[in-house]
Amino acid sequence: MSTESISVIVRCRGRNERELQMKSPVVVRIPDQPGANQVSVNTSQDFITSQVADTRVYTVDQAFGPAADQTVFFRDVGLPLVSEFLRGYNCTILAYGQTGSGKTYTMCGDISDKEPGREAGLVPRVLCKLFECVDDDFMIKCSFVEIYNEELKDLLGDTKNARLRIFERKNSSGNGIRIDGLEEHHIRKAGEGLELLKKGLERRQTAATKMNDLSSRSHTIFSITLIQKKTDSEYQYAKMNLVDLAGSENISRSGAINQRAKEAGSINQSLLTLGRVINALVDKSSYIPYRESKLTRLLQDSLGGKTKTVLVANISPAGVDTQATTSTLEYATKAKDIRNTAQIGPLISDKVLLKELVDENYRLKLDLKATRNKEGVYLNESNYNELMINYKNLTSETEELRRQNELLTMQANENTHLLEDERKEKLKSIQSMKVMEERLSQLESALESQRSREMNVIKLTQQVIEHCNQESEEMIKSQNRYQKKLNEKLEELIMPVMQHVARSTQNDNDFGVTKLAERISEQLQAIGKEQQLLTNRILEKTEELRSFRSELDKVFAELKNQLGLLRSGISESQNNDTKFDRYLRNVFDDKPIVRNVTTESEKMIEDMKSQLVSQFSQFSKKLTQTTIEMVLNSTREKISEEQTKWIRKNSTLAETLADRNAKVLSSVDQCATSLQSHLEANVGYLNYQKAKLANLNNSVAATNTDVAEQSEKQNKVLRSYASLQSSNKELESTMGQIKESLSNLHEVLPPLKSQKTVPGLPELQKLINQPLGESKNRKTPHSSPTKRALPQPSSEKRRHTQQSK
Ligand SMILES: Nc1ncnc2c1ncn2[C@@H]1O[C@H](COP(=O)(O)OP(=O)(O)OP(=O)(O)O)[C@@H](O)[C@H]1O
Repeated sequence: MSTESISVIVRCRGRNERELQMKSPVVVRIPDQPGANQVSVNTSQDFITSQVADTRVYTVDQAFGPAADQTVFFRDVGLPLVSEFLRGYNCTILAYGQTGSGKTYTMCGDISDKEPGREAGLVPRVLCKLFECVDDDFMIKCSFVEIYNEELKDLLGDTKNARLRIFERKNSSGNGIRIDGLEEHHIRKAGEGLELLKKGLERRQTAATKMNDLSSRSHTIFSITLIQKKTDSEYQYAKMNLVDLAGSENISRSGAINQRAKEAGSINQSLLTLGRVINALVDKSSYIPYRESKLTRLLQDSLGGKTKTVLVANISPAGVDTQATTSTLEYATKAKDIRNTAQIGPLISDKVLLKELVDENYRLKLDLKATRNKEGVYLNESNYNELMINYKNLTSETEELRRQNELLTMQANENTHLLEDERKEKLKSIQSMKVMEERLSQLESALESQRSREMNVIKLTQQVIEHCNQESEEMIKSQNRYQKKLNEKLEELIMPVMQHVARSTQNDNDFGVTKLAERISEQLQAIGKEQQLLTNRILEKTEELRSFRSELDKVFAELKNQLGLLRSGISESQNNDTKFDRYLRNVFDDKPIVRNVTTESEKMIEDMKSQLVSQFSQFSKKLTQTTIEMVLNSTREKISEEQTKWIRKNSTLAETLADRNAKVLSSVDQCATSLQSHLEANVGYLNYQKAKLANLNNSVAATNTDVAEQSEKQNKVLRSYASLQSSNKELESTMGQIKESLSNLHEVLPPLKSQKTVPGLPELQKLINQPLGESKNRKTPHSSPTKRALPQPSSEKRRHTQQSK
């Protein structure tokens, strides 16, 4: 069997209002991270001026700072214990710390809601978790006991001042320590447990206010008993004690009693003994003083027993509480050394259970009998005295209440008729409100109809715009068609001309024609550009129409928005009226005295309200009308303006188109005329050329005749030339003969060689040696029949000849 230490948790809250007002510094530091287990406390006397920090560090199992909320705390501390509890272990959670450190906050927290909220503490969360996990085999019971001045009080008991006694009984269902007379309530859902907790805390609270801050000096134990059916005849018991201890400020570290506490007589025996028990357990003393206080007796099994125990040490972070904080932390770290031997409880048979119940029943019967025999209700002296004090208190309270009741009845009587008047007034105002409401609803319906009218206007405008768009598109289309036709027509007209021009240009490099062609193509380009401009303008116009349409949409959206605002204003005013009405009703119904005082102001408010409402309705009417008129006028103006613009632009467009067309047609006509004249000129020129050619042919024919004559003449010349040549030959042969005769003569006449040259002979010689033609030429240069080249016809003449051929 293994032992384990009590688990010690430190929880430090944030500074409260009082500490903030006192400007008390934070002296406690806990690392803000999961799994933190160290708490540092700066114990310097003068925290601000002290140069050296006197810090004490305490190591525990887990430490939570102000950032850890209830959810985190339950997740890390409560939940693991709930699982152990469900497994059959007895469990205890003890909240320890000075007053105001957060013990009750940790154990109970906020339980004002039916379901545990964000601020709910361990008890409500444990109850909820348990009911999430159990089924029909479980039974859960709850009890709630308070220990004050070593007296036990059942916070859930129906019998007031019922005497509770602790008794020890060896049984199989636990440690045997039981509270005789303590009522245990069977609960079927968490809500029932929460109700019991609330009831108990309320009782404790009432007592606390009466008995001077009892809460900080009493201990409470909320116990949950879990009975689990293990087999058909066997059950298992487990008990969880959730203990909210008294404020620990009166107990010093050693467990001795604070002097002031002694003087005030507020010695807390149970807390004192708890400290001693812890010391004894840590010191492994042979005697553990469990029996010296009610608390330690009840928690005997949780301290050094078979229970799984968690001690939560709640501390304040402020410097003003340093001493209490260190004391709590030392107490807690000491408790960390207590070792428990946690065990799952044994199974109990149904027979044993039944026997125990029968025994208890028998004992209770005996108690009842003994009480009856004493002929009255048995009370010990202190209970009797307490009862008497309570009785006196109650009597004086009753007297006070009676007086108050009389006063209130008088006031009520005085105020009844006022109330009646008030009610009548109220009814009137309600009626006027109804009238107003009706008016408002009328206004709303008027607004609705106006809205539908506007919707119609929007629709119509949209249709107009749609129509305009269609028209413009149609225009563009027809424009395109027209353009196409025009182009075709132009092509039809110009193509042959162009072809002709091209041909002419090929044949004859006539610059006039080329220029004309260029001009035509330029004009065509200009027309194309004009056409493009026209198309662009139409597109611009369409774009303008589109933007106008979007503007119109915006205007309508704005209108809708304004109407919405108007409507919400109306409904708000209605709401306000209803709220105000409800408020007035509450005030007057609950406190009739206030009614008197506020009647006048209510009237004034009522008047003001009605004035305001009428003003508002007038204003809203006006506003609506004005807005609607404004929007309609502006819409109408815009539409008519756009229509005028559109018509003007259309007519301008049509005029421009007609103008352009006329221009195009006239330029085409011009082109055609000029082409015609050019053609005519060309034809004339051709005719002229033809005539020229005919003349040329004639002249060629004449030249041919001349040539024939000339060739005839030439032939004649040639013939005479041939005869000349033959006579020349004859002459040459004659000359040869003469030369021969001359040489013969020379031979015959040798003596003459030395003689002087015969006069005339060298000339004769020269003449004989000279070629025949040359001598003749020299003699008759102009008439000599020398060789002459044949006269050649000129190239021009040749061409003409060829052509004519
Ligand atoms: N961790 C916390 N977070 C937020 N508020 C807290 C925390 N701890 C305590 N408080 C607040 O501090 C105030 C005092 O807490 P609480 O009543 O629980 O102290 P206590 O130790 O039970 O005092 P007492 O011993 O007098 O009963 C409460 O208003 C509580 O809401």
